[in-house]
Amino acid sequence: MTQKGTWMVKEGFAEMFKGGVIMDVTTAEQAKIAEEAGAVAVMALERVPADIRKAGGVARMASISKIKEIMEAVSIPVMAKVRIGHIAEARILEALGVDFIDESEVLTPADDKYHINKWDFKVPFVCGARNLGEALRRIAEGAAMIRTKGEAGTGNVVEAVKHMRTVMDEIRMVQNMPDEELVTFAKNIGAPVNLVAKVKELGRLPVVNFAAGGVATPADAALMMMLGADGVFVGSGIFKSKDPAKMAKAIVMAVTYWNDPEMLLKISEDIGQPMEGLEIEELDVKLQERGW
Ligand SMILES: O=C(CO)[C@H](O)[C@H](O)COP(=O)(O)O
Repeated sequence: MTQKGTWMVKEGFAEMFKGGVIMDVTTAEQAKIAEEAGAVAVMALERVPADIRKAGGVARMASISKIKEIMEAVSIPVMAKVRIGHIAEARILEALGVDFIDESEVLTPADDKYHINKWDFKVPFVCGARNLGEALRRIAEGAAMIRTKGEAGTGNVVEAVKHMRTVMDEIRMVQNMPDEELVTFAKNIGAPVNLVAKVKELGRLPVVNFAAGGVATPADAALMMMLGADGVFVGSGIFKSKDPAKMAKAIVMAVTYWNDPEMLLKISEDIGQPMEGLEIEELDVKLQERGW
């Protein structure tokens, strides 16, 4: 019997992306570049985060025609973003038949208190997190995949590193915690105790955890894998670089060969000019602060 939208299917689908790169794309042409480079999925959106930053204003779910154009162009899974808490955008994307929904801080939040109850949907969701508590709250709401937030659109990997290190540190802490401390720890990080206990049992998050936000070179992508990411999301780092096709392939290779310095050297030799980066201290808006 075919089962659609069960937890096992959603979580298992996310598992299939492990060791891969998911690329933000804004056109059918970019989607084809991503597919040819070996992306495991694409994320359809109106603008990459660096351009969302520049444009300002309210960033919403991409237009349906844009998402359709991308879905028709490639055979790999297509993800698309909705605003935090925007149940209607999510219902529309589910009706459209996208493969995954990203409830993303990169778009302007629609609800200043609540995320979507993702259990209500058959389509799986990925959500951003900066620490274990945030990750487990999203999983409690039904997210089948987590990505650390980083600071999208900056080409600066420092926040992605901070968030991945924080999550991994907290997981190590939980692993070494006596059971009698779990309830108080769960209260302090604002996470359900059953999920904290699950983290202790598994020694990892109960769903896959990708890195995102600010990855701009093959070395950045390899670094995130070294820190324990299951895979990497890249947006601006590819399509704001001088040679997106080359950069896309190099980042895919780097995620595969993250533990092989000789290969990383070869991969990094001829990648063209990476995107320009931004200092975090100089940002007017920190996208990572959206979501709670
Ligand atoms: O929100 C995302 C993940 O779903 C973006 O794809 C990701 O954060 C892109 O960031 P950047 O443009 O810095 O690579």
